[in-house]
Amino acid sequence: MAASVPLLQFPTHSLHKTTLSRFRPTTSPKFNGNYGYCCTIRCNSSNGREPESVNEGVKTVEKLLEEKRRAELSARIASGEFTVEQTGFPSLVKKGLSKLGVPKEFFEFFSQWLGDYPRIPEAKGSISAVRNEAFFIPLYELFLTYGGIFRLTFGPKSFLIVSDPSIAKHILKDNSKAYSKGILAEILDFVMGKGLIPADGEIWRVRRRAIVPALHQKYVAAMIGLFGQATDRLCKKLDAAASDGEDVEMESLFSRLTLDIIGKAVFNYDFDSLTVDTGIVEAVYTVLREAEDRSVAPIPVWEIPIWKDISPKLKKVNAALKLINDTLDDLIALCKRMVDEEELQFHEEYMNEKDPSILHFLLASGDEVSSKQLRDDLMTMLIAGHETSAAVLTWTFYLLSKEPSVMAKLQDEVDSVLGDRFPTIEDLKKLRYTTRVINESLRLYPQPPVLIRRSIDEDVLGGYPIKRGEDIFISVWNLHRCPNRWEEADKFNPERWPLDGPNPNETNQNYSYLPFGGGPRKCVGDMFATFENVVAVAMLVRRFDFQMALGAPPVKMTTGATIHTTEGLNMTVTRRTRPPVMPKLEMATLEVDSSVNSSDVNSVSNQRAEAEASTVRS
Ligand code: HEM
Repeated sequence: MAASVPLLQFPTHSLHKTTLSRFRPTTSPKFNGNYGYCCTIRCNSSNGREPESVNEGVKTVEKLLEEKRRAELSARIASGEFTVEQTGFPSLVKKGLSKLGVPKEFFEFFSQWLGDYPRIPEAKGSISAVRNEAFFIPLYELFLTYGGIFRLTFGPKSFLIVSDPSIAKHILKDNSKAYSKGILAEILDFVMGKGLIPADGEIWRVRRRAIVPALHQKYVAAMIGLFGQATDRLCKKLDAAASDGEDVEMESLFSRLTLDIIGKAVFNYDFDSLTVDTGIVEAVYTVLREAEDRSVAPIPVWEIPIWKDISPKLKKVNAALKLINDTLDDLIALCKRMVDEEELQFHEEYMNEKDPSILHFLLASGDEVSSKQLRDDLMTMLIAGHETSAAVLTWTFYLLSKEPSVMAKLQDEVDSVLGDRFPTIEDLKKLRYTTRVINESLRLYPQPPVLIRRSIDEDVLGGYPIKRGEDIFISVWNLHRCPNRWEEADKFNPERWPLDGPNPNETNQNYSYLPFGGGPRKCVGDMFATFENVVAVAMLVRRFDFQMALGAPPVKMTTGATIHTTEGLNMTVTRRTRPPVMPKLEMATLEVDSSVNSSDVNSVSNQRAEAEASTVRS
């Protein structure tokens, strides 16, 4: 198995920094020396918000730097540094005829006559060109030059880069059977085995049919209480930091928040990682870090027989995996006992109030599955639902810190809708602007930024015939930032999504926006994640103002499975003076309002229903 993806190799060193940052203390002493750039911003701030003029200044400098970087890369692309010359007799003849001024139509006729089919535009990768950058950034520049589909060659490896909505739709939905998860399945095998994300074919079909019903509407609605409780724990932590005058590293806190949520939601386990660093929490991060490292490693060293047994790092990973698997086995056994003892009848919206987890649903449904497969599925959901949501929250708060006017509007909505309560499902219907903020954050920072596929059949993409075995990256980043599709594509502008319009998704945006993928392999946790993010954002901005910390390093991107920051998201958190009342610690109960019928809430679940319909058809 050649699991390495050289293209992804550049950010490795930064990944270490990022993942290590998760083990840093989650608060850091407030910066109080060096009165640099950030300090000026803070000193001039008023009422928890930065004055427009200072913010505009920062934005202008950042924009200029970004434009300079882009211009340099574009110039290098334009110089032909990345262009692969098409060779062979037909190309030579075509070039010669072109120089003589022969019309294009003649070439096409000539090409077909020679049996020379259109060839996908080709670029070659250069490690030095993209060093220190998240790999999807240079792919964006190349997309602007080479178009919606091109081949990128790195030494012996080549990838098709897709940034065209209709080609993405073809691969993900219309002809999804002709594609597998390819490299992704190879990289994730050690941790997810045949879990739902990497699985293909019959195993995937069977497991998807078993798992999707577990995330029924009543379950997701019940999770809102859990999201509130977990976010409240984070609020307490931030409250303490605000009192002590300590800055906080929000990326690691969001990672812990979403780990705590997904542990309870998937297998009723309280990691309590916001409070303590237990062995199991460290084990989860060891495994996650390994998955990220493997996705960027130049050589699959973990496959070398002797190395496998002697490498201290791999030993640690194996020990972590064993601890997680043992814990999962215990949880499965415990849950089986609960199911055996309960008298509840299983039905479509079955849910045990004491343990509403997905695991409980699966066992109660009589799902006949091996314990290895069950563990693979649980592990898959743990990872899928943890990293993605943490990244969404991280980048949402980063974006909000740069757009005080959006933050102000958001806080106004939350103040008027939530008042002095934990969010309920009724509130979620009304938190429309908050939802638009998340929609827009997911447009600018899609998690993951690329979807990976491999062709298992011959196909035609964008008019170009492709063979079996092509590795394909669908760049959601490029689709979401395409300058021809989006007005001011790089601007964080939640207003682009009308409040009274439908919840944006891949169907109503014709595959130019696909935050949760599309087709039969669309995310099963879309509604769960949307509610989770809305609850967390609403509760946090209701109680606190967030600013970039003084002297914080510039926020740069790097990639693992999702987009991380290179050095954390260091923020200063201050208690809001408005609203004056702290929320009562009164919990939303697990009772579910079955009359959920807001267009937003419904459209999120309709998205799922649509994807499921196509799953059943496929
Ligand atoms: C904001 C948070 C989330 C985002 C942005 C997200 C995004 C995605 C995307 C883009 C895919 C499609 C991958 C592909 O086509 O290759 C996907 C698949 C998946 N997601 Fe999510 N996800 C999120 C949260 C969750 C949660 C909370 C869960 C579980 C409760 C989950 C479980 C899954 C699973 C199991 C799949 C694989 C589905 C299949 O292949 O049939 N995700 N997710």
